[in-house]
Amino acid sequence: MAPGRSFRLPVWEIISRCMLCMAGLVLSGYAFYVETSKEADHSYTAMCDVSESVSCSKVFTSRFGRGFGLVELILGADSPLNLPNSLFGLAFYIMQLSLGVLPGMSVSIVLLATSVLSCLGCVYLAYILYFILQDACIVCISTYVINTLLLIVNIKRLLIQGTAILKKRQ
Ligand SMILES: C/C(=C\C[C@@]12O[C@]1(C)C(=O)c1ccccc1C2=O)CCC[C@H](C)CCC[C@H](C)CCCC(C)C
Repeated sequence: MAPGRSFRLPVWEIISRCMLCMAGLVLSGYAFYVETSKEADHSYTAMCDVSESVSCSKVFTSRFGRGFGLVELILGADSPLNLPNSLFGLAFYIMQLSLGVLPGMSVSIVLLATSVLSCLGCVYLAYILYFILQDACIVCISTYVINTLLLIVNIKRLLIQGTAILKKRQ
């Protein structure tokens, strides 16, 4: 048997990954829509703009809304990499979804590594949201929950694969 093909993916893993990534894609897509609408028309009010302190468009159009506020510092505001955070989110969920259906140990490692990275990104964004912008962005908080659940799925996947390899060796 080819090494990558020796383990079938559990159904619960495929289903939960699909649901989490779909939800992530919808939220990131919506965040991108709100940001571009708000930038084109400042009087635009999004569905997630509930009040002064519960506003998502305020967060998306803040200086932390593009390139995590970091690209600007390193490469400058006009860098082509200074994209809305939501586009990094879209790329991340597309990658988790398309790689996630492939079996294999190296795939599991890449999935877990990028998932850990995304959770570090979420801790950073949550810090900015709570302490600097002092805003309750519902869309943002939902993506933190999704990324945490996705991390659990990716940890479980690697653990299952590891024990399967050990059993085979016996
Ligand atoms: C929509 C989203 C998060 C919401 C939000 O980012 C938004 C929209 C934002 O503008 C913002 C502003 C200020 C404070 C908080 C926020 C956010 O909360 C998704 C992130 C997901 C995650 C943090 C992506 C991390 C990607 C990794 C770096 C891995 C990259 C790998 C791929 C590119 C292949």
